[in-house]
Amino acid sequence: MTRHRSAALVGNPNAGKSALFNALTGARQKIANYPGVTVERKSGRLVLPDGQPIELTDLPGSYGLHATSPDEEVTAKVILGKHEGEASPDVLVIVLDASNLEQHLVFAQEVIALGKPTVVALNMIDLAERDGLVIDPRALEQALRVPVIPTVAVRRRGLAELSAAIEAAPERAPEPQHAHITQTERRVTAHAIADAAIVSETATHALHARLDRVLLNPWFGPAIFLALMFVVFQAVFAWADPFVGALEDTAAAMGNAVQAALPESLLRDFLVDGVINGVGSVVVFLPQIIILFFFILVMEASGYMARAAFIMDRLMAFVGLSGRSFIPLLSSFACAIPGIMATRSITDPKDRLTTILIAPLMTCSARLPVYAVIIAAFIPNRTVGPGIGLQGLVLFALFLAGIVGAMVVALILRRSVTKGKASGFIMEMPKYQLPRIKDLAIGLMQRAWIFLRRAGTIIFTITVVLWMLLSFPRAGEGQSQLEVSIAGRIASGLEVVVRPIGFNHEMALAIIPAMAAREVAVSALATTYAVGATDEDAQAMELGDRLKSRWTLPMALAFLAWFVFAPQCLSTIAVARRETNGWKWPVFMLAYLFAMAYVAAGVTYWTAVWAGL
Ligand SMILES: Nc1nc2c(ncn2[C@@H]2O[C@H](COP(=O)(O)OP(=O)(O)OP(=O)(O)O)[C@@H](O)[C@H]2O)c(=O)[nH]1
Ligand SMILES: [Mg+2]
Repeated sequence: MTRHRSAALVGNPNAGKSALFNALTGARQKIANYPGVTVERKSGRLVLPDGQPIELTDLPGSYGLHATSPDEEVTAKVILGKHEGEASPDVLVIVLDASNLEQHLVFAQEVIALGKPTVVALNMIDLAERDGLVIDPRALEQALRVPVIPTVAVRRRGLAELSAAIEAAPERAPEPQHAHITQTERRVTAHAIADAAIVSETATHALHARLDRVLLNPWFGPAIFLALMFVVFQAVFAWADPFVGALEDTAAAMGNAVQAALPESLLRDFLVDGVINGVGSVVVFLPQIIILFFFILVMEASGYMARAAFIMDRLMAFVGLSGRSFIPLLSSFACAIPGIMATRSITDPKDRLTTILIAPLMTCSARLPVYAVIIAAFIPNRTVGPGIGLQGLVLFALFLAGIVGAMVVALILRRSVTKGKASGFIMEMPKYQLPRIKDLAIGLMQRAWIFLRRAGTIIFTITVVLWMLLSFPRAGEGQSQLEVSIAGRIASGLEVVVRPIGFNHEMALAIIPAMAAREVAVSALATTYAVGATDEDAQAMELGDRLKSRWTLPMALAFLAWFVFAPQCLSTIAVARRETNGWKWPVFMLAYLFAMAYVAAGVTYWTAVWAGL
């Protein structure tokens, strides 16, 4: 028997490939309860029972070897060994959703017919049991003529057996006639195989079917979705408040301690103004980030997200997109980068391009600190109805403004530069599941870590550079440090451009470094005002109080409007370049977003001034 060196997980989307991959290799790949989560292949190390390590690859879900979307293409290339400089995997591990057997057997047959050493992981056995399905793995094995191992990836059941089967997978010969079998024939066979393997079936879907009838109802569905979103943003403010307050106090106490401990020096200024005031002003928003992701992760794991995509389909079709765009757009609420990558599961190239172009309009989580600091400073913390906080309402409105903006842009693009017909919606509805606490905890820790790592690296670096540009050259007697500094002079140049939309010197200064990472807008303002503060008293002030004393309400609103539309970070532009293979579309994206941001900020400012706010 030849030794195997590599194996790959293949199967339909949402079969649990990544969950199995994580369980087998100890990786932390993203899993979520909707199709199209994995869009890139990812390898890890699996140690077989004989102690031999092999390379295991997690692949994007696919419906067939004749790929129709960029992510499916990756899968087909890897399986067929057409990936540059790479041999095809020695063993193919087909992952089947046991609760959705018939459907998953179609692609499985195509893979088995290749004749490579193959093992089937009959995954989600627990869900099948829950739904009253009893499956006979031996019958399945006989029909498919490859080993079948029942597994429950998320409970680590069947892993040892699966590893042993991978190790022992025998060589096979390709089935000679496989090229002549049509997809329809495979469907007929799949039906027969499933029929033979399913020992008994009792209908216990009643509750879920009833849930779907409500959640997918054309009237209730959208209403429930909107209500849910509304609750999320209320919670982001209401629940986080005490935690953010405590963190702010800690940061202030640290600043005071350093201030008291060190003699007056450039080093002290650097630590207090640059590090604690600057980076600290961003880190305090960690609780809000965690609350936002708590809701997103619960909706993802439960299977609700796919329902939300379904009910948004009509709206998407109206603006010329397919429901497939929904998941990428939704991912963009975390960050536009994974969002843009997720568009690889969109089949139609123009559909995909449009989705890439509007993804930056979804409010990424990096914008949350910017919104939060300004809302906390300028929007009174009071209720406007039973349980409806005004601050949460404004936050909701800002997210909504981004979404509405995106839909308007999509509508225009689909009638001009990316002209084309909307393609229909073909996403499968995943099974409802109760989110597992452990998965949730891991997901939240990952998000918290990403946020803190950003604060410690990119945000820290830019804030330090900005502090230096603000601190040199040193101002002489009677001069203002802000005016004299390099950064101050650059900002004065830009101020000419942004004055018509109500921005002052410090706002002009903040929007440039924010191109590197949105949160930097907050640390930049904090550092700028700290450096600019003349007396010791003012130095201890919190950012919100400083903003309140320097900005008018129309200015604050204009700044918010700017951040709803302004182009996201440079990394987003870079990813857009990679995914569209050129500079044309990223430049277009940059231009239209700047134009929109400028107009939106201006209109907001002058409307607010006119309204006497
Ligand atoms: N109950 C149960 N849930 C599972 C099992 N395996 C995976 N899941 C869940 O099913 C969902 C999909 O799992 P993923 O691992 O993301 O599926 P995938 O095949 O990688 O999907 P794509 O990347 O979209 O192709 C997640 O919510 C998992 O938590 C299982 O054996 N039992
Ligand atoms: Mg996956």
